[in-house]
Amino acid sequence: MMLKQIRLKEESIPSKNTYPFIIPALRHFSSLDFKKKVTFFVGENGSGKSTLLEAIAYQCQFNTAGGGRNNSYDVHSSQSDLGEYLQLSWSPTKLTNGFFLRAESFYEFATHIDQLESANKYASYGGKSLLQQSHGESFLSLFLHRFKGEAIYLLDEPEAALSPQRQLSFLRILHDLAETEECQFIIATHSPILLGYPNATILSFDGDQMEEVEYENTEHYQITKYFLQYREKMLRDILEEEIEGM
Ligand SMILES: Nc1ncnc2c1ncn2[C@@H]1O[C@H](COP(=O)(O)OP(=O)(O)OP(=O)(O)O)[C@@H](O)[C@H]1O
Repeated sequence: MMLKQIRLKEESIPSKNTYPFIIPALRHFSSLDFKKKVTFFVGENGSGKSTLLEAIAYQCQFNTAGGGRNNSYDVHSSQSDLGEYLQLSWSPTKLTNGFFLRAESFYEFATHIDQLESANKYASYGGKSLLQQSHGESFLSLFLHRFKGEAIYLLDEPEAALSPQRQLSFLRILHDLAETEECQFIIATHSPILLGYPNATILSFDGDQMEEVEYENTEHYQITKYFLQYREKMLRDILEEEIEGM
């Protein structure tokens, strides 16, 4: 089972002159086909990746503040302005299992788990409260213990808490879940390590249209490679550059 396509219900949009349709990549968006088990959203800060991911989560009936279908808790500003206008097509049937990871509100999610009455509430999180684990450990616990079976996982910057070594561990978990457990992943990321995952589609939000890019053509790859190769020159250029308006 897989999410095959998302489509914007243009006919239902009252005006394209307000958020989220003023975001360039979304203004011209009409539909998107998912061809692989792993899709990455990349693009500059503010290019609309989280907005689209959150809208997909809304249509999956996941808590848009983060969590799955059964995680009901409130966080200020967790509604989706795009969700109403998105139509999801599944093949052959809809996936109902899954999770929306939002690094920014993970603390609220962890608190929500702590407040559950169930005796085995930590079983899916490594056996102890997520708040008693480090930020990175808690992410890894989630990936290792909660993520399984046929499911769709929507992850917004999962690298936020992960060291480079743990990002490599995450790649292995991603591989096992996508290849063995038939899980689908849509991941917004700025990590050149995560983007290196083979057999993924990388979609750039940087232009007026979302478009597929090769790993080596992403800014993440190019800037990181250049920085590591020519660190001293690059630092000289950046640190000595005149800043406009100063
Ligand atoms: N509720 C909102 N109302 C108005 N504008 C918003 C709202 N939420 C986000 N925006 C704006 O929409 C744009 C896209 O935001 P979004 O969070 O989707 O970007 P992003 O690509 O995920 O960025 P980042 O890489 O920094 O996480 C930004 O300019 C942001 O300021």
